[in-house]
Amino acid sequence: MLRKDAGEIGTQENEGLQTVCFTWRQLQAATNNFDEANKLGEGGFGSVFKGELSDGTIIAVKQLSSKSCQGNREFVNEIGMISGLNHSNLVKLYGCCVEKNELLLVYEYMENNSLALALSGKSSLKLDWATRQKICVGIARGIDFLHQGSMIRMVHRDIKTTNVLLDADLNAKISDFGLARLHEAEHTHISTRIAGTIGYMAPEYALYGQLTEKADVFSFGVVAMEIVSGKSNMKQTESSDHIWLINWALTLQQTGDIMDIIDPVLEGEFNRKEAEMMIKVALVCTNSSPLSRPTMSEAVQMLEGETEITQVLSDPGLYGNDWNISKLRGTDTHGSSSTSGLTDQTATTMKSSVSGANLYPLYPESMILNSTVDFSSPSL
Ligand SMILES: Nc1ncnc2c1ncn2[C@@H]1O[C@H](COP(=O)(O)OP(=O)(O)OP(=O)(O)O)[C@@H](O)[C@H]1O
Repeated sequence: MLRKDAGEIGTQENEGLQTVCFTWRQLQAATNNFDEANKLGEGGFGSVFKGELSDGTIIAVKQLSSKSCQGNREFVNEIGMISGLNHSNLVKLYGCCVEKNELLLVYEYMENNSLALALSGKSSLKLDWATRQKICVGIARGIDFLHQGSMIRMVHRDIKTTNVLLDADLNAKISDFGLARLHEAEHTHISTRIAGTIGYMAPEYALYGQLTEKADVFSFGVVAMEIVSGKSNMKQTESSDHIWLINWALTLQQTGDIMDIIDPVLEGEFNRKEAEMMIKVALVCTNSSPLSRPTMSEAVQMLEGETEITQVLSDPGLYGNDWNISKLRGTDTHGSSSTSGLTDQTATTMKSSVSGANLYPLYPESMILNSTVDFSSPSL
């Protein structure tokens, strides 16, 4: 697997880190000159192409717009750190190419595209319960590894179903880690740039730029709820009848049967204990207070049934039901035209320099309402 062919792949040493550097020609050959037919898709950072190296290794090449990185030296340095991370639930970053004014990342190829696609029903994949449980635990383990499993602590900042890829055996692997700024040494700090996606972002991060591991825990909770319900948290429409899954789950918990949230596609074929736990974990992880959210290793233990959850404080009105995308495109706090940089294509994704202040109008006053969900109630 990915032989280091001295003729083709170089390495660059920076501050003790070794980065595998591919040549432009090599990636050009691997992707058949970045042929449209090999294009896997387009994300907020740029296009992604499938390719094959001369040793037969299948790769995914991500073209980054040069604006997404600060400088080549820093870029290569960061790639060195990120490609040193090895975990079965992280997409392996093989290396990069910095040539011809282009920045390219070379990843292991994931055969089954993204979890978002699998859950959307638009792919031929059918995710049975056992697979969903494996995927959910895998994502939790991958995030836990980023938070505390290696020499560098990292907050992903953009955990969502499109950033979870599935390999040939439907193992979940997290992608795009490290593309946002690496987590600094302090436990809590204020980030001046927000990199996240509406619908998944923890309120304290979206509002105040306060970035800790608990921001990823929140996003993971949303993803877990999407896995169990088979529904996207963020329907990309401008309609105001958008369903905020967590609100729906809390409403069901209080007024109906929380198990109604389970994906009907499963036709009742699921492990009840695991499904209940996944819902509870989703709710406890999306608590509006970061302190009340578990750590990712606690979430792993909960999902595996090793830890009980009794009660969670949460917010049914977290994002308010009057929330819709058109507000994103509207005016900022100063009443001028939006500076969020959102385009029609990426209306739900904020990648770059969006200041927390611009996001404030998104969160109505109802988000400060708290209510207690008691998991000992008979409906769960
Ligand atoms: N390693 C990979 N193997 C196979 N397909 C991939 C790989 N990385 C990305 N893709 C596919 O390429 C497309 C674009 O991915 P990319 O990560 O750039 O954007 P995204 O995650 O869809 O959106 P965003 O940039 O907003 O996070 C997606 O369809 C994704 O599934």
